[in-house]
Amino acid sequence: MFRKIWRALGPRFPRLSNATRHVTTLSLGQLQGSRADLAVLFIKNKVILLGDGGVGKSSLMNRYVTDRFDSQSFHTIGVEFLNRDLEVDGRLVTLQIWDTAGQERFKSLRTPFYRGADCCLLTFAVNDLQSFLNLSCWKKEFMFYSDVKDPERFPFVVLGNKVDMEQREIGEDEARAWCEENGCCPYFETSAKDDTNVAAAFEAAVRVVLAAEDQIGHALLGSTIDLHGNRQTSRGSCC
Ligand SMILES: Nc1nc2c(ncn2[C@@H]2O[C@H](COP(=O)(O)OP(=O)(O)OP(=O)(O)O)[C@@H](O)[C@H]2O)c(=O)[nH]1
Ligand SMILES: [Mg+2]
Repeated sequence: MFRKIWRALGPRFPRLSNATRHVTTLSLGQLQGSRADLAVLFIKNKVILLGDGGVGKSSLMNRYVTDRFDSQSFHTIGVEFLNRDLEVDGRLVTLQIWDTAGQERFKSLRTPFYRGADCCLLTFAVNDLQSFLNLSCWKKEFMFYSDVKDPERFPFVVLGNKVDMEQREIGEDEARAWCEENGCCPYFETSAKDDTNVAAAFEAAVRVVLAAEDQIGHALLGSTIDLHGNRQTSRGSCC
């Protein structure tokens, strides 16, 4: 169904981004009219959680998808993923959340899964200063292995988790300043334990992806762009 419709629209609509778009119940007849009216009813986005071991990545994913919290969770080995359907600003999205192992010894198991991500959730714990200091390293690791075409515009969201805990090692202002200096990415103070800002953080990730896709979409509709632009070849060293 989707392929047939896509072919009917012709090459003017190459895949706009990594996210797979499924136009489901529209008949071909309904798709006539301006291309800009193409109602995308069903978008699949892949987001990936990165951050030091123990900061709460798995707990955040499980809180968001199953609404459960386990105070004795085990370290993730490799990667796991869960899907959740949601509606954001009138658009139906299947959010595929990839949870990765934060421990260094599992690096080779997680890095192959960075490709194809539409957004990266950089996660630290507000009671763990080192996990905050390591954010830059996680961002570099993601860029090194994900092979994104436009690193400057790739969407990141930063999560400062465990805000339910008394003692903090990083202040909110300090965390927000890091986000400002590193691409003005959205910042959320979360707690998987008491469900603070968890849904807001994942929905923000969907919004930044949809906004980036709309930008590409408008560029495609408005003018031709070179889809075969040179890939960023400058590969810095990873941490
Ligand atoms: N107080 C509190 N504890 C949390 C929170 N989120 C996670 N934890 C606890 O922190 C520990 C580690 O949580 P995980 O979700 O396993 O951490 P992770 O980032 O997935 O760790 P790796 O899988 O090793 O990368 C567990 O004991 C959780 O119960 C939170 O928001 N508040
Ligand atoms: Mg985990």
